[in-house]
Amino acid sequence: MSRKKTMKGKGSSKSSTSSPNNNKDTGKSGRGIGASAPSNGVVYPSRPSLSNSGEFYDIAFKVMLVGDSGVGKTCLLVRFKDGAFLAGSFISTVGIDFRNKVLNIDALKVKLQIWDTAGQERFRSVTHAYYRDAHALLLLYDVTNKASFDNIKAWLTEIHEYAQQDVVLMLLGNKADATHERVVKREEGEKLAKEFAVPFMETSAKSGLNVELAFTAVARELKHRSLKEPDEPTFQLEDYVNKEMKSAGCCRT
Ligand SMILES: Nc1nc2c(ncn2[C@@H]2O[C@H](COP(=O)(O)OP(=O)(O)OP(=O)(O)O)[C@@H](O)[C@H]2O)c(=O)[nH]1
Ligand SMILES: [Mg+2]
Repeated sequence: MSRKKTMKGKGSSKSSTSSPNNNKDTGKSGRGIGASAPSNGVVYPSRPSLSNSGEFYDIAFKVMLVGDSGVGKTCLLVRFKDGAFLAGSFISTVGIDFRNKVLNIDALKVKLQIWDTAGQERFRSVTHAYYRDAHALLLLYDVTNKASFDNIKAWLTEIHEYAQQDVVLMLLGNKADATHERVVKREEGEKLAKEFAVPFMETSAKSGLNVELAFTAVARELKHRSLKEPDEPTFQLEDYVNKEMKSAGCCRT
């Protein structure tokens, strides 16, 4: 199978007017309002190409992090990408930013291009433009912030309006490490997720709880959907997540 290459590390985008659809895939990551996004769609294996970068991949997908400002989207991405926690003062994301990470899934290299959106209301029109190209959405709330949980229904409405109908969606209750500040019970998150038929887990960008699992589960689902043989059974994302959490004694880093 031919392999594509992807860029390691961060780069910056000069463009402030680019749309998610009209740019070439440089494999770089971007920062700031309207960071230039690689071109549309799943990148399939059998079309060889090389970008100016270091890491090979077989197939690529776009994943978007959404949710209220301060729920921990940027921290979750940094934890997943770099294995570190951004402690200290909170620097709110401006517009949109992305980072790439290649995962090994069943002997296949799956590149996730992960878009970190600004939760602040004033950037909504910027982020709306990116929903359409997303293959998966991780929707976050903060277990220490009731308003962020109450806003999940509004986020789901927005997602239904702007994202693809078959987008892979997962609900994440972040900051699960903050036991003393917690105001949203795990059961409340589970109930809401059940109501909207979306897989759910609690995460912590601080401790690393379930961070790898959330992204890996999404990558598995996307890979399975793209490469599934007609007679192959469908991958059950929710079952996979529940099984993995159980086998790790509920939660894992
Ligand atoms: N205790 C705890 N704090 C966290 C966690 N994740 C993020 N934080 C803190 O929450 C604050 C906001 O985190 P960000 O990741 O910047 O939030 P965001 O969702 O990206 O916010 P916007 O960019 O404004 O949309 C920061 O002060 C983080 O240190 C977590 O898992 N546990
Ligand atoms: Mg942010």
